[in-house]
Amino acid sequence: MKKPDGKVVLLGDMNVGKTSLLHRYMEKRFQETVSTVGGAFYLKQWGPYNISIWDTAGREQFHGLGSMYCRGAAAVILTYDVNSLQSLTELEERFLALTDSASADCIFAIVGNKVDLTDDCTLPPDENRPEKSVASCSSKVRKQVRAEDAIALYKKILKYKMLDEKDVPAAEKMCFETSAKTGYQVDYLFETVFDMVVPIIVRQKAEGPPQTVDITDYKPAKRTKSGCCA
Ligand SMILES: Nc1nc2c(ncn2[C@@H]2O[C@H](COP(=O)(O)OP(=O)(O)OP(=O)(O)O)[C@@H](O)[C@H]2O)c(=O)[nH]1
Ligand SMILES: [Mg+2]
Repeated sequence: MKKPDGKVVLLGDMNVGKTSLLHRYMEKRFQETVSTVGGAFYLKQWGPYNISIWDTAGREQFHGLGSMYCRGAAAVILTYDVNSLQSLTELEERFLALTDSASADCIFAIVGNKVDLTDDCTLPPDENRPEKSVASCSSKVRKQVRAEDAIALYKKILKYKMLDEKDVPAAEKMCFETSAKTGYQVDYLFETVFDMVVPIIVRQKAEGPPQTVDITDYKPAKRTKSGCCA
């Protein structure tokens, strides 16, 4: 197997669509998923570099793994569901701290997925069922999370990381809205992130071997009433 040169990690609550976004980008299709157990990765060749893209589990039981997956990450894609304000709040409350182990110059993208379910009729047609996309607009719901909410979170992340807005990409550039179902903005998201991680990969390579995931540190969470580890 090729050795990855750099790492991009998807984080976010269960059910927001992390696995679906990655499938859509890598396999160009939308298919039914099962809730992720632990984590999995794809390798993407980007120019001369191999980038590993890690899909993590949003389920609480696997929370402890998150910071291991983030170790040395060149970019973290924080994903929420545009129809769930709670999923955006969780990014700040539960997932942001996991990124402490990422590279010091890690890029952050904030992604609101499932825009196809909202009443934003400017979306391109559903490629699987083009005839349905406009007709079904009226049955769609108003977005619960506004783009400004995501931008506000991006600014909080900069504060948390003690970064100056002048030294990082603008919030408007790093907040995306996507649909893994229709493919809306999915390529744009990943390709924007890949372009931005190249200089980080170059620096990491100059400084030494990339960090790897060490799952020997992982202690599974205790079983709870609401569920158990698979
Ligand atoms: N309508 C719509 N449904 C989506 C979209 N993305 C994902 N889904 C659905 O949302 C559900 C959860 O998707 P996953 O990709 O498994 O979510 P996840 O974030 O990987 O969840 P965990 O692995 O549990 O952390 C599935 O039923 C998907 O089919 C989208 O863009 N639009
Ligand atoms: Mg998943």
